[in-house]
Amino acid sequence: MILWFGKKKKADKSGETPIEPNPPQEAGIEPETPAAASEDSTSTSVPIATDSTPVLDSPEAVKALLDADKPPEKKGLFGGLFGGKKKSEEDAAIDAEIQADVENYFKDPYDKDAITSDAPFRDDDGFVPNIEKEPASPLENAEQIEPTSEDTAPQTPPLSETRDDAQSPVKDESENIPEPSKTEQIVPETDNLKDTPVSASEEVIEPVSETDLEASPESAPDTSNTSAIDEDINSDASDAHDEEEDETPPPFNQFMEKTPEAEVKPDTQDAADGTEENLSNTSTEELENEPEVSAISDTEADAAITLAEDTFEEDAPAYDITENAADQQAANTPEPSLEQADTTPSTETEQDDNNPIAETKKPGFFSRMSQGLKRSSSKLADGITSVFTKKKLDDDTLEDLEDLLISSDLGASVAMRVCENIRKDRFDKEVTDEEIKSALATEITRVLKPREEILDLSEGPSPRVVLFVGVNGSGKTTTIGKIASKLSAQGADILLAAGDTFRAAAVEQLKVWADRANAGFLSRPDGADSAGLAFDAIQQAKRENRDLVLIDTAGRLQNRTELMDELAKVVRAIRKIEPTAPHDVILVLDATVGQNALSQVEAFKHTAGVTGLVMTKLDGTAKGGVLVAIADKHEIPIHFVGIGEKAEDLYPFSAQAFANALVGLSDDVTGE
Ligand SMILES: Nc1nc2c(ncn2[C@@H]2O[C@H](COP(=O)(O)OP(=O)(O)OP(=O)(O)O)[C@@H](O)[C@H]2O)c(=O)[nH]1
Repeated sequence: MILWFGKKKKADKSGETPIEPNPPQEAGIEPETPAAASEDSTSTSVPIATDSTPVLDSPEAVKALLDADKPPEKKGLFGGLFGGKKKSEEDAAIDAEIQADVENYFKDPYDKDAITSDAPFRDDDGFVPNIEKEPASPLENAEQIEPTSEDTAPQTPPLSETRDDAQSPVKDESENIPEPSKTEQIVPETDNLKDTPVSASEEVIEPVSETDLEASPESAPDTSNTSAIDEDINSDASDAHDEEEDETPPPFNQFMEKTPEAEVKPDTQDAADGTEENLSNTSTEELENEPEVSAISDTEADAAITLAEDTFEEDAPAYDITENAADQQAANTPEPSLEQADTTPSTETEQDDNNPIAETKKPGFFSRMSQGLKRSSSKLADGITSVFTKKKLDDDTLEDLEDLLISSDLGASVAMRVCENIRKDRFDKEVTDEEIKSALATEITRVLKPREEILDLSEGPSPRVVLFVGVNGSGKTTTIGKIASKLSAQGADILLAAGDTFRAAAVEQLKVWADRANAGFLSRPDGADSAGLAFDAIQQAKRENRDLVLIDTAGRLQNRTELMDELAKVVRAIRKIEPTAPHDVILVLDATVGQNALSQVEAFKHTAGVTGLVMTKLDGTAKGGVLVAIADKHEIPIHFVGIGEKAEDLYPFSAQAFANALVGLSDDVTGE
């Protein structure tokens, strides 16, 4: 059995087992060995510790380090996206052509005639086919969607906010934030943090304030620079999302509305507060007690893990995400309201014990996956049924099948290969739709299987640093919250870092998830430098002996060079304090954007060294097939899929289950 998070690894804290770092392999973010860091540091006169960790003994030292390895100046959009590699003059003309293509692409991604060169956003086959019939991704519909008054109504407020954020963020939003919440989020003065006990090995590292790691001028969000294209993209993206999302407001808004301070139990408040609010007013004595309050005791954690193991081993079906205690608990109990947020993981596990999975009417993993992927599967399954009911497999039907697969976002190359393989086996034979679905599921599984990789966060160094990146509104904050809920229930000692400093609501949102998961929480005022926050988060996690640091980042469209540069800076800042970190860079993709997800993977891979993918909102779109296209094109593990907004709606990715659900194979075919 694989637990997402095994036994607590406190013993590892003294002697960390170094793991292979996961540095970006692409241009722009060169992997930095400690030695490389040393060279850097030497050239900027920054003192070096004997273990090759730079001694960041002053704000100037930190800033000097960051400045020292800024990437070379970017030239043009393409250069910015892909890390600012210096190009020869001969390439200049090609770059200009590509840049024009990129701009054309964002005006109308399906207008292949407008694209004249091998632009980076095209698929394997050289273009994105113009076959989409239903309202497509936000970017795809940039020119077509006229927002109706209903669209503009705040049906899905977070998404609308998110899109707005991409353009102008900080000051406008700050006006909407209730004053008490804002003050709550303020990070303690670093002077006060000095009072917190630290281990001898950490003493060389002084807390660094926001200004120490302040954004370079070019990386600050420049709202004035927003191009007309971006405005179209952003506003239409919001509209398109509104069309695709469920009409009910997202749960986060619901529970945010019920968030009176009085409802938060004092002890839970304290636990979360340990890393963020009121520290400046807290005595040293209270600070010393804080880790005990916020962390789950070893006994409780071990009990939770044991219960999880016992329960799972009795009943675990092949692809059941409930292989961990958190999932069993989450699947069997309704989404907790904020009033229930202070329920500790150990209590939850006891509830789980009283309500074993075998006694519930909870549908199996496949059923839930099928339900989640219903919109994608019905498009595909209905199409197959209409093409293949008692027909011979001939050239015409194969062509129809290929069109169907392409229009279901599987990508042209996958569609061609699948049809070719089906042709080999069944050409000129009578075939039923079920046979075709089954053959299709097999082919899709073949593409997806190599990307199936459960993220076992119990491995590796402590703290393990996981950075979440993605475009606006893709589901980063929600995914972090879901993962934190599950891992906390298994005994992990987690710090959530609210690095989305552009969207105040994201900070509040993460805080609620942190409270619910009984995890630590660190945030900064609106508009603060997210690189500095990431730096402080790791420092704090080390000091507090945390197992995991999950860092949220602001959403950024992959074509916004300055925001992508800022993300690269976050990664660099993290490496300054922990050269092997971030150990995981998770790109959160919103399935509703369809083919645009491919270019997101491309851009974030180059900028932040993505190590794994999560695809969310598969429940709200017919475009789930795009995950197959991504798996075919990019050798990046797929860790989770999100098929809903609640904590239990995040599933470890299973190639077989996903393929079966996507083609709409009935339960009896899969044996469920
Ligand atoms: N239906 C559905 N909604 C989801 C899923 N994951 C996230 N959401 C919703 O998507 C919306 C945006 O999610 P967030 O987590 O705020 O997205 P984000 O990437 O952090 O947004 P930014 O910080 O603005 O970039 C919220 O309303 C979530 O509840 C999912 O798997 N299914």
